Amino acid sequence: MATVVLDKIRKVYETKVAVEGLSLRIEPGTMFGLLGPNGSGKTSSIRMMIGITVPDSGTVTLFDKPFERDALKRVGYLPEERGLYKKMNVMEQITFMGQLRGLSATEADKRGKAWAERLQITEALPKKTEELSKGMQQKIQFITALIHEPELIIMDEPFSGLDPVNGALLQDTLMDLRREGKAILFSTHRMDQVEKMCDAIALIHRGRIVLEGNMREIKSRYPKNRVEVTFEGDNSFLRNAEVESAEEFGGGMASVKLRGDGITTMPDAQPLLAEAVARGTRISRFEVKEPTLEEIFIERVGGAVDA
Ligand SMILES: Nc1ncnc2c1ncn2[C@@H]1O[C@H](COP(=O)(O)OP(=O)(O)OP(=O)(O)O)[C@@H](O)[C@H]1O
Repeated sequence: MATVVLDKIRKVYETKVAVEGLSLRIEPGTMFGLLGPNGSGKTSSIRMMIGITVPDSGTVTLFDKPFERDALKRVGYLPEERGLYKKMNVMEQITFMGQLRGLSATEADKRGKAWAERLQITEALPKKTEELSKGMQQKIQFITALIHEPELIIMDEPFSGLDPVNGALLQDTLMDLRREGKAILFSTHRMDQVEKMCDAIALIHRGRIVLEGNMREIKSRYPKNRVEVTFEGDNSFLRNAEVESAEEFGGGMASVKLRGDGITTMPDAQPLLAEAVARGTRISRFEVKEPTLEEIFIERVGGAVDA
């Protein structure tokens, strides 16, 4: 079973092609990262996925059936624009949203309180939304998106506006939901988060997917062309012929990019290590690494990174 299948969806706003021929597949128990620079078509794709807008062509399949409104009962959605009823008390709001999604008032109240405890915002429950910080409002909205225990969770930029502690709390919660078998898709500009959390990604640029698939498999396609080294003494080995560029940090640390595209020539870290040793440089760490997702992203979209 696939939770989501998008097949060649396209969206044009007047003359602007926002999404062009976009296809992807999300399985249950998967954390899927939708990446792309500003204006690349992430929100437009998400909106088509849940029927807010209709694709000009292509198909959306949810839970193995062509898109139908009824499927939305099984979907939890956190939109990019955060919005709660300002004057309403938080607990009432959570209960109201739970009831809209088919729960009894008692059940919605019970689940809302349990979620508030899990997200450490119990003290916010009696307050009005307008009295809360942005981060707290976001957590409340997160609860309203999850209260009906959706099988598919779609979050548009869920980490934006959260401090590191709350970001980590949200991250842990999403990882728990994934372990429970939910399919989760989130859009973001934060490569580090995607790298830590996602099983699969789609990188969108100008409305088209430029890279898609399993995270480990994507990374294995790229050569291990980075060396992180910690050393004492002579740094002239960093100018070895195998080195394309080297960046030195404090504490005798350096990050080295090796020559070799992995197709015609393979990067080789060995001559670098040999030269350091020959020059009497003391090496306490020498680690050959695969490129980061951020480097892959920059390579694919030509530096059009906005965050
Ligand atoms: N309702 C609309 N009318 C006209 N153009 C639109 C509309 N919505 C989006 N666009 C355009 O479509 C393109 C894709 O926008 P979209 O919001 O999907 O990008 P995004 O990847 O979510 O961007 P961001 O990271 O900035 O949120 C952009 O050029 C945007 O200006």
